[in-house]
Amino acid sequence: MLKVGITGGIGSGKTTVCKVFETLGIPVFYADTVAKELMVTDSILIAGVKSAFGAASYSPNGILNNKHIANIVFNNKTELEKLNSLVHPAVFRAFDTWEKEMPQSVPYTLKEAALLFESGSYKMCDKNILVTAPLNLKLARVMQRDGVTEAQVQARMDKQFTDEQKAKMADYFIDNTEKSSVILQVLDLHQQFLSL
Ligand SMILES: CC(C)(COP(=O)(O)OP(=O)(O)OC[C@H]1O[C@@H](n2cnc3c(N)ncnc32)[C@H](O)[C@@H]1O)[C@@H](O)C(=O)NCCC(=O)NCCS
Ligand SMILES: Nc1ncnc2c1ncn2[C@@H]1O[C@H](COP(=O)(O)OP(=O)(O)OP(=O)(O)O)[C@@H](O)[C@H]1O
Repeated sequence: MLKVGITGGIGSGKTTVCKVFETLGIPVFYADTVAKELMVTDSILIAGVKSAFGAASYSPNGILNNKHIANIVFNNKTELEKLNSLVHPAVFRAFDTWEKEMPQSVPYTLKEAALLFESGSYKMCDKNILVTAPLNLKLARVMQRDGVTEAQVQARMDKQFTDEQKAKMADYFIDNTEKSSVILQVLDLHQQFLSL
């Protein structure tokens, strides 16, 4: 079955775009959501995170201390690589299992991941889409959505490939400046994937 990867910088709107594909009946694997679930359910991962970032990484009842980990990893490249090397293999395994369970009637699947290119997981997809939006719009969207400062969003952007780097690895592009034009772009790609 055709596997399509979809990514975009923080605030580009990749999740929003995926919701449009879902309305067309396309199953979407949300890698970032699965990663978050695994962070609190996968015992090997939990042990690795505690050992790398300290017992303060979880509350006594097992809730992830996002702020603690974000403070460490988004301010230190080595620490971020450590986190990624713990999380990514677990997410790859979860995607494989999910994909294998898809019924034959599904025409193609989407894998949405913030770090599709950075993690190398785009190589496991047949085609890859990059969602783009102007920088100022991305900053404003995330500041509004998460109630964070511009500097905090910028710190995460700096840890991701630039759109220019990602564009070299992408097969298709969706410009998510306006919602109305996104729907038409998704319909167009959907038709193309059905005929591949
Ligand atoms: C580091 C953590 C605790 C920060 O939590 P927080 O609630 O502050 O952020 P959240 O998870 O909502 O992420 C928001 C956005 O930040 C960016 N981001 C998150 N993790 C990363 C990363 N490892 N590298 C670069 N950017 C990242 C993405 O654009 C993401 O969509 C959290 O992201 C986490 O548990 N990360 C491990 C799983 C993971 O790597 N997920 C992302 C890639 S699969
Ligand atoms: N075309 C659009 N018009 C208006 N608002 C939008 C549009 N696209 C996305 N948004 C809003 O911008 C915010 C970021 O979008 P979304 O969560 O889809 O981005 P993302 O790329 O998945 O971000 P992240 O990397 O942080 O997970 C959301 O609050 C969303 O509702």
